[in-house]
Amino acid sequence: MSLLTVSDLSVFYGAKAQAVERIEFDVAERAVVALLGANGAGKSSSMKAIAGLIPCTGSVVFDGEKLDGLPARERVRRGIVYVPEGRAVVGNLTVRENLVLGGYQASAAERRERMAMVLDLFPEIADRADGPAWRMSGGEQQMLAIGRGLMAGPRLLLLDEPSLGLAPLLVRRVFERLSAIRRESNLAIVLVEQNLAMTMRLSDEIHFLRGGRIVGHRAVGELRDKAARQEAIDAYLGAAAAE
Ligand SMILES: Nc1ncnc2c1ncn2[C@@H]1O[C@H](COP(=O)(O)OP(=O)(O)OP(=O)(O)O)[C@@H](O)[C@H]1O
Repeated sequence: MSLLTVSDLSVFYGAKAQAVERIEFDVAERAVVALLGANGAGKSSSMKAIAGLIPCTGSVVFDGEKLDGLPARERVRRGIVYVPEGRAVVGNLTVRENLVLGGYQASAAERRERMAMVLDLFPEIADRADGPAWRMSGGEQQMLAIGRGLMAGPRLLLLDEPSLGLAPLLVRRVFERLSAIRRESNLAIVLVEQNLAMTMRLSDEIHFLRGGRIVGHRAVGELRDKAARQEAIDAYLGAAAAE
């Protein structure tokens, strides 16, 4: 059984502005599924709709139950956690306080256990746990944002462009940590990205988005060959695709 099934999902901003048009995809337990597309393709809108942060039409089924109309905090309680793009850490709180915020629905014991797990996973932020979040580099803030998501004890992490605005070396470090999370937990992930090379390192399958629609789909194994990768880029992403 799929952990997440998205069917016929559309998002409108106002009567005429349709950001997402009838997209459909499944995420199996422990799978990493990527939504890849250029700016404005509808990636973030899709994620926010699944997280219950913006209205949508269509259906989202999680763990066998329809989520229609369920508020975002109830979806978090069930295990769907959204890590927004742009990191969005609270700069004047400490790293530890930011993490505590992520676990606000957890018991004290769960919070302690998850805090230890997150600090173990991200030594870069553990060293500075009692310092203010604004002092962290972009990559460290991204790790903190992911760590804060993990504090909620997700079964499905919705990761919105973790590479955004980061230098290539930091992108690699963030993705290494995400691969470790993948290995060490039973999390499923929906990853939004523009960067094909990094996406391939983490994902099992990729849906290509353009103009609010899914225009193509590939298992990552089908893209190992350079010619096949180029063909997908030409067909679905265009010259802007970062390799
Ligand atoms: N709050 C909003 N109000 C009106 N239109 C919006 C709003 N948010 C997004 N849009 C529009 O919806 C479309 C999809 O935007 P969305 O942010 O989902 O794309 P994206 O693929 O995540 O882009 P990016 O990679 O730049 O974040 C765009 O045309 C965008 O201008």
